[in-house]
Amino acid sequence: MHQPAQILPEMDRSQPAIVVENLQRSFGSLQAVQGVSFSIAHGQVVGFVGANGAGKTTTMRILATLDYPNEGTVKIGGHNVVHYPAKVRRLLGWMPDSFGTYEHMTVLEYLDFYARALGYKGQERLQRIQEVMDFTDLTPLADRMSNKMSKGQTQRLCLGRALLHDPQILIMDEPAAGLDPKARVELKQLIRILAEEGKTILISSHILSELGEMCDSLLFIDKGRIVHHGNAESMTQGTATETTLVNVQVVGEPGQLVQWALTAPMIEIVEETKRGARLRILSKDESTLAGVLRRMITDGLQVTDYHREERRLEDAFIDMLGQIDKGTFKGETPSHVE
Ligand SMILES: Nc1ncnc2c1ncn2[C@@H]1O[C@H](COP(=O)(O)OP(=O)(O)OP(=O)(O)O)[C@@H](O)[C@H]1O
Repeated sequence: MHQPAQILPEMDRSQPAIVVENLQRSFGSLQAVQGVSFSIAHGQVVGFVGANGAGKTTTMRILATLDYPNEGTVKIGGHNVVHYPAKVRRLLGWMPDSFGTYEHMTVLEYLDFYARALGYKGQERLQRIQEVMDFTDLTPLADRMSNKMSKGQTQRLCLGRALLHDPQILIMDEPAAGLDPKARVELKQLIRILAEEGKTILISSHILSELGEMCDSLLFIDKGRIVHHGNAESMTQGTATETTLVNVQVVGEPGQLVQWALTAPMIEIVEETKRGARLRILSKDESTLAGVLRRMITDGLQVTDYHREERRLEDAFIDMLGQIDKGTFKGETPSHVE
């Protein structure tokens, strides 16, 4: 991709794309980030996962040079974010979780404004804007007022803005939040293409199953600390227990099944569903599983479906937090992922 000389990124490829060491950030007495360390190799797509208030946005804002740490260092492309913020900004595309659009500005004018701010001039600027609009499928909306678009279109504009200077590293804070399923798929496809181009991407989300598909590894943060960094398999294996998840459907009200499960031995209710419940049976033994089904039927439940489920990433995450609290978590927490 052709770029003006003044914004050519300088990147030290002998170091990982992102290195975070002992990052700490407090707001008054609240320790939002408490000694976070991780590194991300070039070309990796890493999901950043954690509950509300876990410290994701605070960490990402420091990476994006928008806030300062109290302690610790962050290097992006080999450059310290506190000492060399201008260099870091040239290497980095930042997509915040909330996106302010301007009134009375079309999509084209909006991108043109940022392209000028980045130093693009003349024909080169027009060409770069066109490339970004084509990539994000915004060309048909070039003349649309930027504050009169759907959430999905707005997110694509926000991504387009972040991509104007063709950054090698992208940091995306909850880009899929509030998108309908179609817009989510479209955004996912764009992220996949960027990943194929070799960009390094750190992306936060609550939708764990989607992140699992899209990311090379997942970085889990809880109460300002990294609790796990690994791929989706290592996560589900690390929290594996001697239990089986079964999805049960019954005729009529699921309440009857839930009442039954509350008093049944060796069974925990994971969640109630529209036609039944997801249950955790505290055994992996096949005859025990068959025995549970037999008991349901002899106790009068009209079971229409009873099947084992793969452990979902969400369940593994919740189990992991419980195991960490009890000090029984067996998974590894590698900080560097190739
Ligand atoms: N500027 C601020 N002043 C005071 N407290 C803050 C500030 N920014 C964040 N916090 C607090 O720091 C903690 C971490 O917030 P952060 O936004 O990083 O979490 P998060 O993981 O991104 O959560 P969410 O998924 O809800 O966006 C929260 O308790 C939050 O209330």
